Amino acid sequence: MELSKQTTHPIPDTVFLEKLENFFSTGIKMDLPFAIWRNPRETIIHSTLQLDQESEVPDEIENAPTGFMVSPFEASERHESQFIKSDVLLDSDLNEILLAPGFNDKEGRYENFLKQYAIVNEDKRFDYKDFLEAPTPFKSTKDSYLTLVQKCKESISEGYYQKIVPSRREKFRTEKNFHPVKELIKLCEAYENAFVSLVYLPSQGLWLGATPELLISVDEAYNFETISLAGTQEIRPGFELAQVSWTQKEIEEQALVSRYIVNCFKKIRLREFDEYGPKTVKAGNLIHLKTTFKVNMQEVNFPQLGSVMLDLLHPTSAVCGMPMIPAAKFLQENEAYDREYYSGYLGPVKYDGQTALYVNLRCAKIYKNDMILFAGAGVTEDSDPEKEWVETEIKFQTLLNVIQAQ
Ligand SMILES: C=C(O[C@@H]1C=C(C(=O)O)C=C[C@H]1O)C(=O)O
Repeated sequence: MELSKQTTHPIPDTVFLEKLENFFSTGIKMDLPFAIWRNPRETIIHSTLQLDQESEVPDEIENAPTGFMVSPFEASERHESQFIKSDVLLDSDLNEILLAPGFNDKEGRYENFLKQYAIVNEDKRFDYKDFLEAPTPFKSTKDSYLTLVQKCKESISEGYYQKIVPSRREKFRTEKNFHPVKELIKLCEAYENAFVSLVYLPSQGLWLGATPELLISVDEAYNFETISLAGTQEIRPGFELAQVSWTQKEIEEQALVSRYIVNCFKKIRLREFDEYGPKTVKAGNLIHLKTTFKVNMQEVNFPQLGSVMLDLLHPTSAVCGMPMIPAAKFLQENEAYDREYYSGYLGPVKYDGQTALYVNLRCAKIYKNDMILFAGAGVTEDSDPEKEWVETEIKFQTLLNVIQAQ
């Protein structure tokens, strides 16, 4: 008997894709929080939806129910951390919509969801765009970014900071046949090492992304993991991973992020961690330097390590700067726009005993006929503003190379 050929990331079947699109449309129509995601190096597409709009953010991820966490770069009244409780589930493995075990549907919310799901399914004219807004106009020029990078450099050379990560955003028109779920599937196919997600939060909009950066993960066997990721080069034709070389500036920039993580371990007097790297890793159209840190939480008798490190790490010097508090203040005063959920973190909590939160990079906020992309670059004393600008451009390409946009 001939065995069917195994692919590393098979395309989900059309029946599932129809269900997923319908799940998405129902969530948008009912204005309920939901998330659709694919873990790095896995094939299953997961989705989860909460049947009401109340977000109860757990104090500690260890005590959280199953759900999906979304946090902004900086918590404020306008953008808070949100927890999407897993009331309704759909994944490409089981291929059917399920109500979470133990959910009591006495108010008929699930029944109503299924009713709306059936209506949307029949409605050939349903268009998610009818439920999204147009973005508020804004100006972002190359010159203003170059000036910002220059200001970062000056403040660094005055000795206040070692590193700052200024970012910017840019608006792109989405093409007529752009559909968030189809774009998500394309990103899954293109980037098997990325955490790919599509998240909708009522009043905070729709976010699509393919991030290479893990913030923290904790698995069933009490293994904790975090990474330091920095230094960026574009992959060019004929590129070979083994031949890559890094400049002193990039090596130091990434070492700063690693030092930041080690300092967080020191603060909690944790000495037993394993460190692997730095090594060069591929992230879509880019390569970065990455060091992995691992801790066995049972061996060090630290069951809350996940939530403790989450509090200490975010925002890391990969997306904010060093020292963290002054760098965050610098960005607040000089970046001149609201990052919202870009460079915050997001990911599944307690799914099959596993929590994995990723830094929300290489992401876009999706509007009616546009999307806004976000990207930043690590600036040190030796940065060249023009090169940092180019770096943000090529970071936009991670999504643009795959997504239909003009
Ligand atoms: C800030 C971003 O990326 C971060 C900054 C990097 C850098 O400065 O080289 C590399 C990877 C990420 O940690 C982004 O993608 O927007």
